[in-house]
Amino acid sequence: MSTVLCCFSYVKYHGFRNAVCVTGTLDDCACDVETIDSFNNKEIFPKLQKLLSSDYFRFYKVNLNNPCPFWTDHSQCGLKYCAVKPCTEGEVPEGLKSSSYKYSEAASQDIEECEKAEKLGAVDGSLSDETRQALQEWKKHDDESDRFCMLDDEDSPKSQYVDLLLNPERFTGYKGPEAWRIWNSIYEENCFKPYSVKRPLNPLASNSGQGFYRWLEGLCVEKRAFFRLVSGLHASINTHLSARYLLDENWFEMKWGHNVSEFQQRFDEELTEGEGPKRLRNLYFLYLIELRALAKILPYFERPAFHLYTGQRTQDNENKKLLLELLHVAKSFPLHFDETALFAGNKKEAMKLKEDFKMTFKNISRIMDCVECFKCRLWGKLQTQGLGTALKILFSERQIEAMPNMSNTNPSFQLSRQEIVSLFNAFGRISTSVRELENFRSLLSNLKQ
Ligand SMILES: Cc1cc2nc3c(=O)[nH]c(=O)nc-3n(C[C@H](O)[C@H](O)[C@H](O)COP(=O)(O)OP(=O)(O)OC[C@H]3O[C@@H](n4cnc5c(N)ncnc54)[C@H](O)[C@@H]3O)c2cc1C
Repeated sequence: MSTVLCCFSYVKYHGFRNAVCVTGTLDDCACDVETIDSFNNKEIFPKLQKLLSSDYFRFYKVNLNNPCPFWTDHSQCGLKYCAVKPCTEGEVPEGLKSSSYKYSEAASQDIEECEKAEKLGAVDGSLSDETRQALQEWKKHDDESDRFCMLDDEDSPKSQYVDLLLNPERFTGYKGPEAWRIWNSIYEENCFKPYSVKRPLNPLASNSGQGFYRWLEGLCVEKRAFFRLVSGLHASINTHLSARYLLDENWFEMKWGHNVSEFQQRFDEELTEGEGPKRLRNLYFLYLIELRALAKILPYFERPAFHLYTGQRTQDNENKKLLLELLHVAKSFPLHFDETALFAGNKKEAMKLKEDFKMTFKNISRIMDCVECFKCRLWGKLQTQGLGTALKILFSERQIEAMPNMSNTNPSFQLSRQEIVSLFNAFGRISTSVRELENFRSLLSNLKQ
């Protein structure tokens, strides 16, 4: 188990009735929640927000019209807050529309390139022989198909550009059995849960949610990690909807802001019978995984041939500078998650696990097509793709590390614009959640006084 994964088991949460306070006294390792909070809120968050407001990152191409592949009794969310306004032709910068990557070699990031992953090579010398061998086996498999590539939306004629700044993730009113069915289906079918353990569809029906998570205790570290990522995403979405809640509405304006009691209902230790703090721990876990991926991907973006192409050269150069600054900050974080601890066991088992992991992840991204609320679907798809891209990066360490030494301009590791946009925006969501936890902490402490 990695240090960080382990250390979060020892985070002390002080969940008192009027507060959901995440403080980080970490008993047996060097990291603590305060370090992450301070690092994120001061160093990462402001830079990331600036970057995400640029044209390159604000336009996301997505197909919101895919039919749900899992069930047919499918209604559409009638709430007006669920609607997504796609961009008109004139609103999308010229450079993004056609040959999107004109002065970028990220141009070669089509499906073909994506599926042709890279040939094997040496692995990080710090790994054990066993791990090194296992990694080599996975790389061979990766050559055949990189399952984290999810480019279908990018190529679909039904896809449309959406301006993410105009469609912020916030409270939509999407809830009840339809929302539960999505979450349930993700946890029930896709988190390596034994079939003998049942998750209640209606979480209010009984307190049978208690004990549901016990099956996790019997799982290996990888499968627990997978569950934690999903749960972290769930926690992040629910933090956002509590932070940008519709507080009031009249004929001329809508007032959005923090809804403290909504937040407490979801995360207070007592109100959630101990589950809330675990969910917040999972959010931090997700943060660390995505942060680690950003630190690793630096060589890819540092190549002179890479541009954040929108057709506005000066702006594009400035954005690249900002992006590199951000990645250097991400790299400087002293307590990174050690992803080599994942899949480091028996070679055969490790290969199988990684495949299961990827398959399960892909399945979750398809479940997003069943989300009836379009705005929730938009952000659900983006964040799933962003997390998938982060995992793709973590599993491609060798190819990325080899990049600065490669003289050719067509590296075997590729990211599509779509993957890049989703990676940074997904991390932007988690980073904002961590920032919002501080806001809620201070609102709650004001309430106490
Ligand atoms: C993909 C997706 C995107 C969404 N996006 C939005 C959005 O943008 N805006 C919006 O207003 N609503 C959104 N929703 C709905 C929102 O997530 C909740 O489902 C809804 O607010 C109802 O909340 P709830 O309290 O009934 O519990 P839910 O959040 O629906 O959770 C169901 C049950 O799962 C368990 N649970 C809750 N959190 C966690 C966790 N972190 N880890 C593990 N288990 C957990 C609890 O037992 C809970 O009762 C989205 C839903 C989905 C599926």
